[in-house]
Amino acid sequence: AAKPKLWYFRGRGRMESIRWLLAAAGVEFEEEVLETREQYEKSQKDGRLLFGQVPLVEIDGMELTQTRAILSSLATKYNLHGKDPKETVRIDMYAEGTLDLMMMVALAAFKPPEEKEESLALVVKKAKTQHFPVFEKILKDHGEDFLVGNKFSWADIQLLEAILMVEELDASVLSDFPLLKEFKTRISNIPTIKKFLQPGSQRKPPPDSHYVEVVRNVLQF
Ligand SMILES: CCCCC[C@H]1O[C@@H](O)C[C@@H]1SC[C@H](NC(=O)CC[C@H](N)C(=O)O)C(=O)NCC(=O)O
Repeated sequence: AAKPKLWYFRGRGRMESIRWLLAAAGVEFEEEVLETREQYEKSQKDGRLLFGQVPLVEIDGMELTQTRAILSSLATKYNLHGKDPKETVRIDMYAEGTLDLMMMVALAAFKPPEEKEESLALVVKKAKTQHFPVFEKILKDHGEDFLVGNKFSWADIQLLEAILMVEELDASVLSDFPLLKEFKTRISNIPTIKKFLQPGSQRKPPPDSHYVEVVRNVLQF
């Protein structure tokens, strides 16, 4: 079968969690880089973007948009969702919690310097006081290697991505969370993730001013 094709800017944004999920599932994917207004307008004219938005993922002959719908569908397709509806809703809840944090980081890139600093400081504060204590308690109460059931799932991938993203802002953010530290090591050593964390993988760097400029230019906002 053809490899999934991802259509997005050369940056993390809303696509990075999709890259993580596919990589963790050991699924090779191609990327079409969106960098000009013309490309974007053509995709609009061609009716490829349901609501005129990216991320776009071409897979199994479908053109999928809406990040959460894509993530949920891929998690199911690659057996990274729960074994039953009760596990699946837990996985969705945990994943959504990490997306709340990561979207704050993504959008902060578009703010003026002082506001951006303030937003990123708030992300670290929320991670330390709101999100990470929850995940630490889940790991403690659950007593397994993974967040849900005793199987690796989409929720574990999202949490690792979020931990690494917040550590980029404050390297000591896990100092009060010993179980999250162990979790980070354990999940980072899963072979497919270990490979994705190596230089040269399709993982994208933190947003920089060039990336912000391209997004603003393409989307004209
Ligand atoms: C670091 C960069 C991440 C932030 C930038 C992204 O967040 C958005 O602010 C812009 C981009 S993503 C690009 C943006 N996509 C979305 O907003 C998708 C939202 C949708 N609900 C989803 O979850 O996929 C876009 O195509 N907008 C065109 C426009 O709505 O007419």
